[in-house]
Amino acid sequence: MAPWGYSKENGPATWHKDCPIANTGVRQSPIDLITTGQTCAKYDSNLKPVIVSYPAFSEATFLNNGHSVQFQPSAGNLSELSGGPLTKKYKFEQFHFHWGNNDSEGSEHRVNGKMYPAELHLVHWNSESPNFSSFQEAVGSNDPHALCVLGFFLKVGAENASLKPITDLLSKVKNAGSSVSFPGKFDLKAVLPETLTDYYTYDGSLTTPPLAECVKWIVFKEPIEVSTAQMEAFRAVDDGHGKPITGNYRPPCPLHTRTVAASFK
Ligand SMILES: NS(=O)(=O)c1ccc(S(=O)(=O)c2ccccc2)s1
Ligand SMILES: [Zn+2]
Repeated sequence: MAPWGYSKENGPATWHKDCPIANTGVRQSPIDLITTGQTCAKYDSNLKPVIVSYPAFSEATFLNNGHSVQFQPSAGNLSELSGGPLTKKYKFEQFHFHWGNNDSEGSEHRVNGKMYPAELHLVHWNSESPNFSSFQEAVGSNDPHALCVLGFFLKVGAENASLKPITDLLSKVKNAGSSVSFPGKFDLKAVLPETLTDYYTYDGSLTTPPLAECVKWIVFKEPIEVSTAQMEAFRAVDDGHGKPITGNYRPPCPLHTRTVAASFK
């Protein structure tokens, strides 16, 4: 079976062949975040602001893995996540993006059916579990909250100076499988909105194979602005078959018996 991707031949509708959980799972991601009506997100006044401690990264690899671009700090990064719906402290592992080939599609999560042009995922693993002590072990652990992924929508507007070091690097990893060591320091905190108070949260999965159902999802209401030029830079990244990655987003999955909590009214 050709490795998975987002084309007709190897895209989300085919993933069940290697990952049956794609069709049998009851907590798959992404989902459509509905804000009104029956199955809508329910306000939970107990949900606290999310707390991130992201000292600027000094050493990292920026990689085009053929289905996304990923920023991964070298070992020893001290970035941590806590608060929000979490009861434990999580360690930062990597961030990556999902995008479309026009501004009306690209995000994985949707809000009342609306897609944003892109979505940023900050991947973390539970560093206080007695069952595992590394990211790789966390992923293989079957723990329902082994990972926590923070999702931020991207929308087109002003240029995002904090993300410019990343979007300027995209042309350097145009070819799938290519990677560069990130030059200098990168301040991820500066990319995020100041206040991390308004978000949706629910139990879900990885949105790419192996689609493991081990993720506490936290998707923020407030989008991050990037310029058209910055969006275009993502659309020039190749998928390994000489074509640009034309939409590396999985369609929304059934909610089943899950509920989505909102930290805001
Ligand atoms: N889009 S997403 O945030 O849900 C996501 C998909 C894959 C990852 S992973 O690279 O952490 C990973 C985790 C386990 C196995 C392989 C990769 S994170
Ligand atoms: Zn992702």
